Amino acid sequence: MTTSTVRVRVPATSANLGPGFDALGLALDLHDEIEVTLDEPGGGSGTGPHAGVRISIEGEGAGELDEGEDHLIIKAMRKTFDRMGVDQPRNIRLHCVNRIPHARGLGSSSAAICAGILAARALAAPYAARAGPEGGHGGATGDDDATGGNRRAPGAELLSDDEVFALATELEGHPDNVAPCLAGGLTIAWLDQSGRPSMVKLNPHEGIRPVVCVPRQRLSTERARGLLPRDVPHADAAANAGRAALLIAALTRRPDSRLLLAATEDRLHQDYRAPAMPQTAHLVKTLRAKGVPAVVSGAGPTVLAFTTPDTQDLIAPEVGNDWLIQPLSVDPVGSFVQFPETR
Ligand SMILES: Nc1ncnc2c1ncn2[C@@H]1O[C@H](COP(=O)(O)OP(=O)(O)O)[C@@H](O)[C@H]1O
Ligand SMILES: N[C@@H](CCOP(=O)(O)O)C(=O)O
Repeated sequence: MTTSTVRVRVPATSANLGPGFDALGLALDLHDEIEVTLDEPGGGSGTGPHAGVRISIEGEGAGELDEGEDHLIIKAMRKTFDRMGVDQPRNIRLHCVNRIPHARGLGSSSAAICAGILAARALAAPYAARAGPEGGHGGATGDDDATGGNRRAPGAELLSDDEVFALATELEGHPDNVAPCLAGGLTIAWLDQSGRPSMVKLNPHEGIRPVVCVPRQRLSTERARGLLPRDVPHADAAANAGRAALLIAALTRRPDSRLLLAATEDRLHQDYRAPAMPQTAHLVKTLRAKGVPAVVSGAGPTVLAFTTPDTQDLIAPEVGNDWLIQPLSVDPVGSFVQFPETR
């Protein structure tokens, strides 16, 4: 029996950031960790029917999530082995430590998908490649740096970083969580005419202090996307384009509350989704009236606020017991892959 193990750490992400629907995203210092072990009888690569998947889960989703082939990480791994053209492993052991809340607008599904893809890619890498540079994604590495700066993560010869990004976007359905999850920091993601994603990574100003207010209530992204209209007024689209551009300036150069308040205005998604999360809509409105730049995180129902020293203390009095207030720093690194046996 040969055994190989990989560990992957993936961050929570907040997408949209107000006006940047399906484009902007921020990686947060809150992580899921997985450990995946492949046991191959006789050391073969293993073909034929999947002999077994064994899953253990700590934290969010324990006792709730599927513990077989329908687990999202296993599905992402299977898809990745197929995409790389390598045999499916026979025995997969997956241990998950889940800290990102599910269906709250903090990118848990994107994190699970990225973790599965990166684990599968790393496990398919030749053994000799495993002592190479750490880090799950060699994509964007600094300000104004588009994807493609491959620093040859293990398995990159089988599936490049750009292909990892494309596959994760295909599975997730939109690129704005996947980009910061892979690359860290603040990302702008977009799709070309054929649906292929690209990103630019930026480093937010160190004065930016994200705080998330997470409610008990869940709302699936699929349901929240179903509430959006097919068409929007031209004036609303124009307003969002200007605000999204301003937001990049505010988050990277001038993180003062007045500018951030204007820069986080949205007309494309938050109001349409409000009926599915009235408490979220109310909290966003109340915080903004007090001068705190607050938005719906991703598809909701979490609220994201960009605080500065003058607004930090304004949040707690407005938030009832049903919410968890979490100040989080920005994760500048993104996904991270490690082989315990090469340590
Ligand atoms: N770590 C995980 N392991 C397995 N499935 C997960 C994991 N994280 C998320 N999921 C799946 O994704 C769903 C949440 O996805 P989604 O509605 O897009 O919300 P969000 O990504 O904003 O948390 C969960 O209900 C679960 O089915
Ligand atoms: N742009 C997407 C973002 C969804 O983020 P999630 O964290 O809620 O999955 C959308 O608004 O639908």
